[in-house]
Amino acid sequence: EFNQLDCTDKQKDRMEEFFKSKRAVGELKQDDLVNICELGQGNGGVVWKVRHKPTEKIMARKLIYLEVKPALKTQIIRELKVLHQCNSPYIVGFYGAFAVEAQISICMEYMDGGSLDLILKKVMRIPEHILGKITVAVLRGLSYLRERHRIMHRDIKPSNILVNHQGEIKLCDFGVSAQLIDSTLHTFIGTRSYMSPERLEGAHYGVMSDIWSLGLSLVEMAVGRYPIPPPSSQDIDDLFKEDPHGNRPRPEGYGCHKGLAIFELMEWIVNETPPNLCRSHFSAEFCDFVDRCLKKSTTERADLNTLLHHSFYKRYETESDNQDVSSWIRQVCRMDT
Ligand SMILES: N#Cc1cccc2[nH]nc(N)c12
Repeated sequence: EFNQLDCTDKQKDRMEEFFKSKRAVGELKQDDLVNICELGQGNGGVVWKVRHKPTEKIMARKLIYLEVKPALKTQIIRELKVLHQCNSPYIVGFYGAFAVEAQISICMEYMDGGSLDLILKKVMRIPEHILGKITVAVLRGLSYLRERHRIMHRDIKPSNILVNHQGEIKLCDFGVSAQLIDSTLHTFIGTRSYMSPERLEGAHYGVMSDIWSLGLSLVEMAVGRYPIPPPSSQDIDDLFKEDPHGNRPRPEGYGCHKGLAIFELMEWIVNETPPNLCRSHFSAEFCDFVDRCLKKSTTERADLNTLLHHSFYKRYETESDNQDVSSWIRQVCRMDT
Protein backbone atom coordinates (compact mmCIF):
# COMPACT_ATOMS: atom_id res chain seq x y z
CA GLU A 1 0.00 0.00 0.00
CA PHE A 2 1.71 3.24 -1.14
CA ASN A 3 1.32 5.88 1.53
CA GLN A 4 0.96 9.36 0.01
CA LEU A 5 3.92 10.52 2.03
CA ASP A 6 6.25 7.73 0.86
CA CYS A 7 8.69 8.17 -1.99
CA THR A 8 9.93 5.69 -4.59
CA ASP A 9 13.70 5.14 -4.79
CA LYS A 10 13.84 7.24 -7.96
CA GLN A 11 12.07 10.10 -6.16
CA LYS A 12 14.47 9.79 -3.23
CA ASP A 13 17.46 9.96 -5.61
CA ARG A 14 16.05 13.08 -7.31
CA MET A 15 15.48 14.80 -3.97
CA GLU A 16 19.00 13.89 -2.83
CA GLU A 17 20.32 15.42 -6.06
CA PHE A 18 18.39 18.63 -5.34
CA PHE A 19 19.72 18.82 -1.76
CA LYS A 20 23.26 18.46 -3.15
CA SER A 21 22.78 21.32 -5.63
CA LYS A 22 21.17 23.37 -2.87
CA ARG A 23 24.21 22.88 -0.60
CA ALA A 24 26.47 23.97 -3.50
CA VAL A 25 24.43 27.17 -3.90
CA GLY A 26 24.56 28.07 -0.20
CA GLU A 27 23.43 31.57 0.85
CA LEU A 28 21.61 33.31 -2.04
CA LYS A 29 22.64 36.86 -2.89
CA GLN A 30 21.00 39.24 -5.38
CA ASP A 31 24.28 39.98 -7.19
CA ASP A 32 24.84 36.27 -7.87
CA LEU A 33 21.65 36.01 -9.97
CA VAL A 34 21.38 36.92 -13.67
CA ASN A 35 17.96 37.15 -15.38
CA ILE A 36 17.56 34.94 -18.48
CA CYS A 37 13.87 35.38 -19.40
CA GLU A 38 10.43 35.87 -17.87
CA LEU A 39 8.54 32.65 -17.06
CA GLY A 40 5.18 33.93 -15.89
CA GLN A 41 3.17 36.70 -14.28
CA GLY A 42 0.48 36.50 -11.66
CA ASN A 43 -0.07 35.48 -8.03
CA GLY A 44 1.16 38.90 -6.93
CA GLY A 45 4.51 38.73 -8.67
CA VAL A 46 6.56 37.90 -11.73
CA VAL A 47 8.69 34.76 -12.15
CA TRP A 48 12.08 34.93 -13.89
CA LYS A 49 14.32 32.16 -15.18
CA VAL A 50 17.69 33.06 -13.64
CA ARG A 51 21.23 31.72 -13.56
CA HIS A 52 23.14 31.53 -10.27
CA LYS A 53 26.57 32.69 -11.51
CA PRO A 54 28.81 31.00 -8.89
CA THR A 55 27.33 27.55 -9.62
CA GLU A 56 25.82 28.11 -13.13
CA LYS A 57 22.60 26.58 -11.67
CA ILE A 58 19.37 27.52 -13.46
CA MET A 59 16.61 28.55 -11.04
CA ALA A 60 13.18 30.20 -11.05
CA ARG A 61 13.02 33.44 -9.09
CA LYS A 62 9.65 34.83 -8.02
CA LEU A 63 9.76 38.58 -7.38
CA ILE A 64 7.07 40.04 -5.13
CA TYR A 65 6.90 43.81 -4.84
CA LEU A 66 5.80 44.72 -1.32
CA GLU A 67 5.76 48.13 0.32
CA VAL A 68 5.77 46.91 3.93
CA LYS A 69 7.55 48.10 7.07
CA PRO A 70 11.02 46.54 7.53
CA ALA A 71 9.80 44.59 10.58
CA LEU A 72 7.07 42.89 8.48
CA LYS A 73 9.52 42.16 5.68
CA THR A 74 11.85 40.46 8.18
CA GLN A 75 8.91 38.43 9.50
CA ILE A 76 7.94 37.34 5.96
CA ILE A 77 11.52 36.21 5.19
CA ARG A 78 11.63 34.34 8.51
CA GLU A 79 8.29 32.61 7.77
CA LEU A 80 9.41 31.71 4.23
CA LYS A 81 12.33 29.80 5.76
CA VAL A 82 9.80 27.06 6.59
CA LEU A 83 10.02 26.27 2.86
CA HIS A 84 13.45 24.72 3.60
CA GLN A 85 11.53 21.97 5.40
CA CYS A 86 8.98 21.48 2.60
CA ASN A 87 10.65 18.55 0.83
CA SER A 88 8.39 16.32 -1.25
CA PRO A 89 8.44 14.95 -4.84
CA TYR A 90 5.17 16.90 -5.30
CA ILE A 91 6.36 20.28 -4.02
CA VAL A 92 8.68 22.49 -6.10
CA GLY A 93 12.20 22.71 -4.56
CA PHE A 94 13.18 25.84 -2.60
CA TYR A 95 16.67 27.39 -2.72
CA GLY A 96 16.01 30.36 -0.45
CA ALA A 97 14.35 33.75 -0.03
CA PHE A 98 15.73 37.24 0.53
CA ALA A 99 14.58 40.85 0.40
CA VAL A 100 16.24 43.82 -1.32
CA GLU A 101 14.41 47.12 -0.78
CA ALA A 102 10.70 46.49 -1.55
CA GLN A 103 11.38 43.30 -3.53
CA ILE A 104 11.03 39.88 -1.97
CA SER A 105 12.73 37.10 -3.94
CA ILE A 106 11.73 33.45 -3.63
CA CYS A 107 14.22 31.23 -5.49
CA MET A 108 13.02 27.77 -6.44
CA GLU A 109 13.68 24.73 -8.61
CA TYR A 110 13.32 25.47 -12.33
CA MET A 111 10.61 23.33 -13.93
CA ASP A 112 11.32 23.29 -17.67
CA GLY A 113 7.75 22.35 -18.68
CA GLY A 114 6.32 25.46 -17.05
CA SER A 115 2.93 25.85 -15.40
CA LEU A 116 -0.25 24.12 -16.58
CA ASP A 117 -2.00 27.37 -17.52
CA LEU A 118 0.79 28.04 -20.03
CA ILE A 119 0.57 24.43 -21.30
CA LEU A 120 -3.20 24.87 -21.70
CA LYS A 121 -2.57 27.96 -23.84
CA LYS A 122 -0.67 25.66 -26.25
CA VAL A 123 -3.01 22.66 -26.44
CA MET A 124 -6.77 22.51 -26.81
CA ARG A 125 -7.13 20.61 -23.55
CA ILE A 126 -5.25 18.09 -21.42
CA PRO A 127 -6.07 14.39 -22.00
CA GLU A 128 -7.76 12.49 -19.15
CA HIS A 129 -4.83 10.12 -18.52
CA ILE A 130 -2.53 13.13 -17.97
CA LEU A 131 -5.15 14.75 -15.71
CA GLY A 132 -5.16 11.50 -13.71
CA LYS A 133 -1.44 11.85 -13.02
CA ILE A 134 -1.91 15.54 -12.21
CA THR A 135 -4.62 14.57 -9.71
CA VAL A 136 -2.31 12.04 -8.01
CA ALA A 137 0.46 14.65 -7.68
CA VAL A 138 -1.87 17.37 -6.34
CA LEU A 139 -3.55 15.08 -3.79
CA ARG A 140 -0.17 13.79 -2.61
CA GLY A 141 1.18 17.35 -2.42
CA LEU A 142 -1.87 18.46 -0.39
CA SER A 143 -1.48 15.41 1.90
CA TYR A 144 2.18 16.22 2.46
CA LEU A 145 1.46 19.87 3.31
CA ARG A 146 -1.31 18.87 5.70
CA GLU A 147 0.37 15.89 7.42
CA ARG A 148 3.88 17.31 7.75
CA HIS A 149 3.25 21.06 7.99
CA ARG A 150 -0.37 21.34 9.03
CA ILE A 151 -1.05 23.85 6.25
CA MET A 152 -3.45 23.97 3.29
CA HIS A 153 -2.32 25.23 -0.10
CA ARG A 154 -4.80 28.16 -0.41
CA ASP A 155 -4.21 28.75 -4.12
CA ILE A 156 -4.66 25.56 -6.17
CA LYS A 157 -5.06 26.47 -9.85
CA PRO A 158 -3.39 25.51 -13.17
CA SER A 159 -0.75 28.28 -12.91
CA ASN A 160 0.44 26.85 -9.56
CA ILE A 161 0.97 23.32 -10.89
CA LEU A 162 4.37 22.94 -12.58
CA VAL A 163 5.71 20.18 -14.83
CA ASN A 164 9.12 19.21 -16.25
CA HIS A 165 10.52 17.07 -19.07
CA GLN A 166 11.14 14.18 -16.64
CA GLY A 167 7.36 14.00 -16.23
CA GLU A 168 7.34 15.35 -12.67
CA ILE A 169 4.32 17.36 -11.49
CA LYS A 170 4.76 19.73 -8.52
CA LEU A 171 2.83 22.37 -6.57
CA CYS A 172 4.14 25.87 -5.97
CA ASP A 173 2.93 29.13 -4.37
CA PHE A 174 1.24 27.65 -1.32
CA GLY A 175 0.49 29.88 1.64
CA VAL A 176 3.38 29.14 3.96
CA SER A 177 3.87 32.67 5.29
CA ALA A 178 0.85 34.06 7.16
CA GLN A 179 2.30 37.56 7.02
CA LEU A 180 2.90 37.34 3.24
CA ILE A 181 -0.73 36.23 2.82
CA ASP A 182 -1.95 39.16 4.92
CA SER A 183 0.27 41.64 3.12
CA THR A 184 -0.91 40.55 -0.33
CA LEU A 185 -4.62 39.92 0.35
CA HIS A 186 -5.60 43.34 -1.02
CA THR A 187 -3.55 42.85 -4.20
CA PHE A 188 -5.84 40.30 -5.90
CA ILE A 189 -5.94 41.01 -9.61
CA GLY A 190 -7.37 38.53 -12.09
CA THR A 191 -10.35 37.73 -14.22
CA ARG A 192 -11.16 34.33 -12.81
CA SER A 193 -11.45 32.74 -9.42
CA TYR A 194 -10.72 29.22 -8.20
CA MET A 195 -11.95 30.08 -4.72
CA SER A 196 -14.61 27.87 -3.13
CA PRO A 197 -18.11 29.23 -2.44
CA GLU A 198 -17.52 29.25 1.35
CA ARG A 199 -14.31 31.25 0.92
CA LEU A 200 -15.97 33.75 -1.44
CA GLU A 201 -18.73 34.19 1.14
CA GLY A 202 -16.14 35.00 3.79
CA ALA A 203 -17.01 31.90 5.82
CA HIS A 204 -14.40 29.72 7.52
CA TYR A 205 -12.48 27.62 5.03
CA GLY A 206 -9.75 24.99 5.14
CA VAL A 207 -8.31 22.21 3.00
CA MET A 208 -11.84 21.52 1.69
CA SER A 209 -11.46 24.79 -0.18
CA ASP A 210 -8.36 23.37 -1.91
CA ILE A 211 -10.49 20.38 -3.00
CA TRP A 212 -13.00 22.71 -4.73
CA SER A 213 -10.12 24.52 -6.47
CA LEU A 214 -8.71 21.19 -7.65
CA GLY A 215 -12.10 20.18 -9.06
CA LEU A 216 -12.55 23.47 -10.91
CA SER A 217 -8.98 23.32 -12.27
CA LEU A 218 -9.51 19.74 -13.53
CA VAL A 219 -12.73 20.71 -15.37
CA GLU A 220 -10.95 23.70 -16.95
CA MET A 221 -7.99 21.59 -18.11
CA ALA A 222 -10.27 18.76 -19.33
CA VAL A 223 -12.54 21.05 -21.40
CA GLY A 224 -9.98 23.68 -22.34
CA ARG A 225 -11.65 26.77 -20.97
CA TYR A 226 -12.47 28.30 -17.63
CA PRO A 227 -15.73 26.49 -16.78
CA ILE A 228 -17.80 29.34 -15.33
CA PRO A 229 -20.39 29.92 -16.63
CA PRO A 230 -20.48 26.17 -17.40
CA PRO A 231 -20.23 25.36 -21.11
CA SER A 232 -23.46 23.90 -22.54
CA SER A 233 -23.30 20.35 -23.88
CA GLN A 234 -23.49 21.92 -27.37
CA ASP A 235 -20.40 24.03 -26.51
CA ILE A 236 -18.62 20.86 -25.38
CA ASP A 237 -19.52 18.96 -28.53
CA ASP A 238 -18.27 21.88 -30.64
CA LEU A 239 -15.04 22.06 -28.63
CA PHE A 240 -14.53 18.30 -29.04
CA LYS A 241 -15.72 18.07 -32.65
CA GLU A 242 -12.75 20.12 -33.77
CA ASP A 243 -10.29 17.69 -32.31
CA PRO A 244 -11.44 14.58 -30.47
CA HIS A 245 -7.99 13.88 -29.01
CA GLY A 246 -7.27 17.43 -27.95
CA ASN A 247 -3.58 17.37 -28.61
CA ARG A 248 -3.46 19.72 -31.57
CA PRO A 249 -2.23 23.29 -31.09
CA ARG A 250 -4.99 25.59 -29.90
CA PRO A 251 -6.66 27.51 -32.77
CA GLU A 252 -7.14 31.25 -32.36
CA GLY A 253 -10.04 32.02 -30.04
CA TYR A 254 -10.59 28.38 -29.01
CA GLY A 255 -12.66 28.11 -25.86
CA CYS A 256 -12.76 31.87 -25.45
CA HIS A 257 -16.15 33.30 -24.75
CA LYS A 258 -17.36 36.64 -23.61
CA GLY A 259 -16.22 36.18 -20.01
CA LEU A 260 -18.29 37.37 -17.10
CA ALA A 261 -16.79 40.17 -15.07
CA ILE A 262 -14.97 38.85 -12.03
CA PHE A 263 -17.74 39.89 -9.62
CA GLU A 264 -20.49 38.26 -11.70
CA LEU A 265 -18.35 35.16 -11.88
CA MET A 266 -17.89 35.05 -8.11
CA GLU A 267 -21.64 35.52 -7.68
CA TRP A 268 -22.19 32.64 -10.10
CA ILE A 269 -19.91 30.35 -8.05
CA VAL A 270 -21.81 31.19 -4.85
CA ASN A 271 -25.37 31.08 -6.24
CA GLU A 272 -25.45 28.74 -9.28
CA THR A 273 -25.02 25.02 -9.85
CA PRO A 274 -21.33 24.00 -10.05
CA PRO A 275 -19.84 22.91 -13.38
CA ASN A 276 -19.38 19.20 -14.11
CA LEU A 277 -17.96 16.92 -16.82
CA CYS A 278 -20.19 15.16 -19.32
CA ARG A 279 -20.12 11.40 -19.63
CA SER A 280 -19.97 11.57 -23.44
CA HIS A 281 -16.32 12.67 -23.38
CA PHE A 282 -14.97 11.54 -20.02
CA SER A 283 -14.86 8.32 -17.97
CA ALA A 284 -17.47 7.72 -15.26
CA GLU A 285 -14.75 7.77 -12.57
CA PHE A 286 -13.40 11.13 -13.73
CA CYS A 287 -16.91 12.65 -13.88
CA ASP A 288 -17.68 11.33 -10.40
CA PHE A 289 -14.33 12.55 -9.01
CA VAL A 290 -14.83 16.18 -10.10
CA ASP A 291 -18.48 15.98 -9.05
CA ARG A 292 -17.41 15.15 -5.49
CA CYS A 293 -14.85 17.97 -5.50
CA LEU A 294 -17.37 20.54 -6.74
CA LYS A 295 -20.09 20.14 -4.11
CA LYS A 296 -20.95 23.65 -2.92
CA SER A 297 -21.60 22.45 0.62
CA THR A 298 -18.40 21.46 2.43
CA THR A 299 -20.29 18.74 4.30
CA GLU A 300 -21.20 17.07 0.98
CA ARG A 301 -17.82 17.72 -0.67
CA ALA A 302 -15.32 14.83 -0.58
CA ASP A 303 -12.40 15.36 1.80
CA LEU A 304 -8.76 14.53 1.07
CA ASN A 305 -8.89 11.01 2.52
CA THR A 306 -12.05 10.09 0.62
CA LEU A 307 -10.44 11.22 -2.64
CA LEU A 308 -7.28 9.20 -1.89
CA HIS A 309 -9.54 6.11 -2.04
CA HIS A 310 -11.52 7.18 -5.11
CA SER A 311 -11.34 4.89 -8.17
CA PHE A 312 -10.10 7.75 -10.40
CA TYR A 313 -7.12 8.35 -8.08
CA LYS A 314 -6.53 4.60 -7.61
CA ARG A 315 -6.43 4.07 -11.38
CA TYR A 316 -3.48 6.46 -11.76
CA GLU A 317 -1.61 6.14 -8.47
CA THR A 318 -0.42 2.64 -9.37
CA GLU A 319 1.50 3.70 -12.50
CA SER A 320 4.75 4.60 -10.76
CA ASP A 321 6.70 5.89 -13.76
CA ASN A 322 6.45 9.38 -15.21
CA GLN A 323 7.10 8.20 -18.76
CA ASP A 324 3.66 8.95 -20.18
CA VAL A 325 3.66 12.45 -18.69
CA SER A 326 7.28 12.98 -19.79
CA SER A 327 6.58 12.09 -23.43
CA TRP A 328 3.39 14.20 -23.43
CA ILE A 329 5.24 17.23 -22.01
CA ARG A 330 8.03 16.83 -24.57
CA GLN A 331 5.47 16.64 -27.39
CA VAL A 332 3.68 19.79 -26.14
CA CYS A 333 6.94 21.72 -25.66
CA ARG A 334 7.82 21.00 -29.29
CA MET A 335 4.67 22.85 -30.37
CA ASP A 336 5.31 26.50 -30.98
CA THR A 337 3.01 28.74 -29.04
N1 LIG B 1 6.82 29.60 -9.57
C1 LIG B 1 6.93 29.39 -10.69
C2 LIG B 1 7.11 29.09 -12.06
C3 LIG B 1 6.24 29.67 -12.97
C4 LIG B 1 6.37 29.40 -14.33
C5 LIG B 1 7.37 28.55 -14.79
C6 LIG B 1 8.24 27.97 -13.87
N2 LIG B 1 9.29 27.11 -14.05
N3 LIG B 1 9.82 26.80 -12.86
C7 LIG B 1 9.16 27.43 -11.91
N4 LIG B 1 9.44 27.33 -10.58
C8 LIG B 1 8.13 28.22 -12.51
